[in-house]
Amino acid sequence: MTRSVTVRAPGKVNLQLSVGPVQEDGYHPLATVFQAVDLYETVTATVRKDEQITVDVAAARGAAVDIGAVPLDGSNIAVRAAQALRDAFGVTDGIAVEIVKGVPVAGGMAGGSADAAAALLACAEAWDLGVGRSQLDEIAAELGADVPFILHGHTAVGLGRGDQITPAMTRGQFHWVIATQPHGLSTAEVYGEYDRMIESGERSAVVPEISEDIMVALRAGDAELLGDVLVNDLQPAALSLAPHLRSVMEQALEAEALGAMVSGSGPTVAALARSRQHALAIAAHLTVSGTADAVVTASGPAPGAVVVG
Ligand SMILES: C[C@@](CO)(OP(=O)(O)O)[C@H](O)COP(=O)(O)OP(=O)(O)OC[C@H]1O[C@@H](n2ccc(N)nc2=O)[C@H](O)[C@@H]1O
Ligand SMILES: Nc1ncnc2c1ncn2[C@@H]1O[C@H](COP(=O)(O)OP(=O)(O)O)[C@@H](O)[C@H]1O
Repeated sequence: MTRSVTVRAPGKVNLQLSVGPVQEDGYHPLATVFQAVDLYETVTATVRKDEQITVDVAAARGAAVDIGAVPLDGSNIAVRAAQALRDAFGVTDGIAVEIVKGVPVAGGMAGGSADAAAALLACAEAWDLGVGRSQLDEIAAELGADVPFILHGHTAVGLGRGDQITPAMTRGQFHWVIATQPHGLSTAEVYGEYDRMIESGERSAVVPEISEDIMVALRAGDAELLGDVLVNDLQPAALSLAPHLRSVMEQALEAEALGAMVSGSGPTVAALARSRQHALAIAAHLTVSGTADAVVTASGPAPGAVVVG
């Protein structure tokens, strides 16, 4: 019988994204707090008896994701994940990877990283490699800075490139409104714009440190406090490249969102609500405002990559 394994992995928002000056390796030191939210990528890995790694992509039902922007060749990060695992464990079989996307593409919510994390776990199970989570973590960090967090999910502090993960204590659920745009932003270009703003003196870089206010708000499950202390150092760079995002945040605040920010490198905007009902009200207001391509609600923390079938 052909072995087939399905894994689900979440998207994320960064509650804090503090960015230091670029290092010699081209990466930026981060102090970030990730929260996984219940928008999911679903990845099925089916063993092939030839040596090929193939990939197929579809949108999840009702999800506003631009699957046309996802590569179907060896540059797909799920294919890179399968290849990395095969290299590390000397696997000879191939694999067919099917991705069903529920996270915006190039939206600053780590959809590709979720595909990589899910593909790692699904392929490891399908090939029956008996791999431990710490081995997966190592390969995950080589694939992308966000991938180790997505494997673990929930809420976590990320240091280094964002790939050194420590779980954070939280209470209850936080309710989010996620507003997407028709076109994505390149993460590398947003970091590049951040560098330009530092060099030109428009902004100054700080030594990134985790915000105690955010930790207190999370431990208390206090959404009002959290809304006041959300911080994203990439936001000015994302706004410089996509100035219309400012009006999305303004509309969310007009609907009494507790806080609104660009998610990671953008252009998705995440707004924090008091409750699920309030999230639906903000979503309705944002939809009517016409400032976003699509608006959905989500809640976090959500679990990391997990086998579902
Ligand atoms: C900004 C963040 C915030 O969580 O995610 P997104 O919002 O894009 O999802 C991350 O730092 C993105 O993580 P990820 O998308 O996995 O990054 P990678 O694939 O490793 O790197 C893509 C590019 O981003 C830049 N990069 C990434 C991480 C980092 N600490 N410093 C960087 O300068 C580098 O230019 C790199 O070439
Ligand atoms: N499986 C994948 N899903 C989405 N994008 C992918 C994938 N593999 C490679 N990519 C490329 O990575 C880019 C960033 O993808 P994504 O992870 O969705 O965004 P972000 O880094 O903003 O969270 C895309 O524009 C696309 O070119």
